[in-house]
Parts: sequence; structure tokens; C-alpha cells
Amino acid sequence: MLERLIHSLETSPVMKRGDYNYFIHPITDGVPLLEPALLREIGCTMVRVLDLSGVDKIVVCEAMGIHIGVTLSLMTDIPLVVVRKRSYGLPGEVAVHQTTAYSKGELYLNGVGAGDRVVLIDDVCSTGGTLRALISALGQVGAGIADVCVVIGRGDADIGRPCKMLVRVEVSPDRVRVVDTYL
Ligand SMILES: O=P(O)(O)OC[C@H]1O[C@H](OP(=O)(O)OP(=O)(O)O)[C@H](O)[C@@H]1O
Ligand code: HPA
Repeated sequence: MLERLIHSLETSPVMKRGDYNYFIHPITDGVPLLEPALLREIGCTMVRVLDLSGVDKIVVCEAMGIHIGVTLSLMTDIPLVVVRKRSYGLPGEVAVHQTTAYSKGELYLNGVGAGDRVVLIDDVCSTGGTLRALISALGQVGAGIADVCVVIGRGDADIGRPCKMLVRVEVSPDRVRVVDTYL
């Protein structure tokens, strides 16, 4: 079911970002190009594995959650909320701090309120810093999280709740290996 994702990951290049082995892949970086069939494969798998009952909104983070969220939104008719890296100052906006293996910044949540039931989607979970920040923001506005799902998991981050990972990878300085799949 995830043949395209697995093959594309296992042939993806790895570069250094400081000490961090950073793999470069269409889903996590948008380069060199995104094949519609790969997006469809991921969208179909997410529809199968996610608990979407009663879900009002799909929540993703700028930038590399957006194409995955759009794919899922088009397949399910559930509206999409994009958490941004800049503030709009709208009423009810919540700011949280994000730390990853190679960056720090602020994330700004708009468009989700008390009682909303959401699924949280991202491209990759590595240190878990981004998902922890997003879960904190959703908690602050009083939203319920039905499910959390990422396309690719690496490492063994604790985000304080279960996270469905379509594939799990190990990344060495010269290659990516897929070591597990969700289905
Ligand atoms: O588990 P973590 O260590 O938090 O890493 C995962 C996050 O890192 C990347 O985002 P990044 O902030 O690099 O921004 P981008 O989506 O704009 O590339 C990726 O899109 C995830 O959101
Ligand atoms: O190794 C990576 N590649 C792409 N995006 C990422 N986000 C966290 N780690 C990575």
C-alpha cells in the first residue's frame, strides 16, 4: 500500500544540518517534485487509519503539513486549518514556541475553538517538538484531539499521546531505511 512512499524514502539523499542527518524528500521538503500518485497513496492510507468520526477540522503546520492537509481535506470534505509561523493578531489567536533538531520559532493557531474536534497531521515527527507545541496550542483553545498522524516517524519522541506514523525510518549519514509501516 505504501510502495511509492517506501521506495522514494529509501532513495532519498541525506545532508547535514549541524550534527543532524537531514533526509531530503518530496513530502518533507517539496523537492525535487511532488508526484500526485504519492500524495494519493498517503491520502488514501490516512483515510484508512485515522479516526475521523465527528471531526470538524484538520489541523496542519506551515509549511510541509499543508499539501498533506489539502489532500486529506479534498478526500474527506473536512475543512483545513493551517498553523502559521507569523502572527495575524486575530481575536483568540494562540502563540506557542516550537523547537526542532535544527530550529526554533513561534507558531500561531487561529480558527480552532473550544469544543472543536480535530485531527492533527504533519509530514514528519523527529524530536516531537512541533507536535508538542501544536498539542499545547490546541489544549489552550479547548479543542479535542481525535487523532494525531504523521507520514514519517524518526527517533522515539514522546509527544504525550499516541501518534500514528505511516512509516518509521532510521537515518544514517548516507541513507534512509524504512524499518516499520503502520499497516
Ligand atoms: O519533530 P520535530 O523535531 O519538531 O520535527 C518535525 C518538524 O520539522 C519540520 O518542520 P520545520 O519547522 O523544519 O518547517 P517546514 O515545515 O517549514 O519545513 C517538519 O515539517 C515538522 O513540522
Ligand atoms: O530529516 C528531516 N527531513 C525533512 N524534514 C525534517 N523535519 C525534521 N527532520 C527532517
